[in-house]
Amino acid sequence: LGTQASESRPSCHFRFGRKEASPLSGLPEYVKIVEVGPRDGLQNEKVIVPTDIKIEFINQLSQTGLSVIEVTSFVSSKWVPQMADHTEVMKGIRQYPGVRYPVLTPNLQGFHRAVAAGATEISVFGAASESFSKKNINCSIEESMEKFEEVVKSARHLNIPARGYVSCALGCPYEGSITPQKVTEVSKRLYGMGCYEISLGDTIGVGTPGSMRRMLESVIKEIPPTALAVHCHDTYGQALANI
Ligand SMILES: CC(C)(COP(=O)([O-])OP(=O)([O-])OC[C@H]1O[C@@H](n2cnc3c(N)ncnc32)[C@H](O)[C@@H]1OP(=O)([O-])[O-])[C@@H](O)C(=O)NCCC(=O)NCCSC(=O)C[C@@](C)(O)CC(=O)[O-]
Repeated sequence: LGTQASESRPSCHFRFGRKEASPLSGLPEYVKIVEVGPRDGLQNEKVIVPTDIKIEFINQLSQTGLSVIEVTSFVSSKWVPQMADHTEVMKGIRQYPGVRYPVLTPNLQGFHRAVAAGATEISVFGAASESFSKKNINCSIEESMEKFEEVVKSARHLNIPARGYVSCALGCPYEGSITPQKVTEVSKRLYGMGCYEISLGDTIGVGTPGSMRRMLESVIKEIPPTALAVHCHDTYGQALANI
C-alpha cells in the first residue's frame, strides 16, 4: 500500500441494508459504518503513533455511537511497523458494550496472536489483483485463499466471526483495471469459505459511480447485498459519490 496517496486514507467504510427489489436503487434503509481509522488510517503514517494515543483514539471513537471499530492488524511488524503494538492496543482499549472490535489477520500466526490478545472478530484480506496480493501479503491469490481457509475455519471453531476484504475491486496500482468478474470470483471464494461479510475495497480510490455500479452488479449475482460492504478511499474525492 506504499503507493497510496496520504489523502486516500479512509476512516470508515459502509454496508447498506435495503428493502427494494433492486439493491442498487433508492435510498438504503440503514447504513452501517465500520470505522477503520485506527488500522487503515494509521498504518501508513511515517511517524509511529504512540500506543497510548492509539488506545485513547479508539476509546473516544467508542463513545461516538459507532458499532464497529477496526482496531489493529496482527501482521508482521517488518511489513507494517505502525501495527507492531497490536497486542498492547487490543489489550489496552476499553471495550464498550454494543461495540465490536475486529482486527486484521492475514494467516494462522496472526490469528492465534489476535485471539491471545482478546480479539473476538477478525478479517482476512485478499485482493482481486495478483500483483497487489504479492506486494501486500507476499503470496498469490490462490495461496492467500488457502491461508484464509485455515484462518476462517479456526475462527469458526472458536465462534469468532470473520469478514473478508477484497482489495483492488475498482483498480490496482500495479495492474490498472480489474474486471468485475475477477472481483466476483475472489469475493465468492471468501463468502463460500464462511466470511459473513465481504468488503469491496477501492484501494487507490480510482472508482467512479459507474465502475462501482458495474462491479456491484456482477458481485450481487453471487453474494446477497446484505453481505456486502464497500471500502472507498477518497484519493480523487470520489469516495462519497461511489458509496
Ligand atoms: C502476511 C505476511 C505476514 C506474510 O509475510 P511473509 O514474509 O511472506 O511471511 P512468512 O510466513 O514467510 O514468515 C516470514 C516471517 O514473518 C513472520 N510472520 C508471518 N506471519 C506473521 C504475522 N501474522 N504476524 C507477525 N509475524 C508474522 C514469521 O514468523 C517470519 O518471521 P521470522 O522467522 O523471519 O522472524 C506479510 O506480508 C504482512 O504482514 N503483510 C501485511 C500487509 C498489510 O498489513 N497490509 C495492509 C493491510 S491491507 C489493506 O490496507 C487493504 C484494505 C484491507 O484496507 C482494503 C483496501 O483498501 O483495499
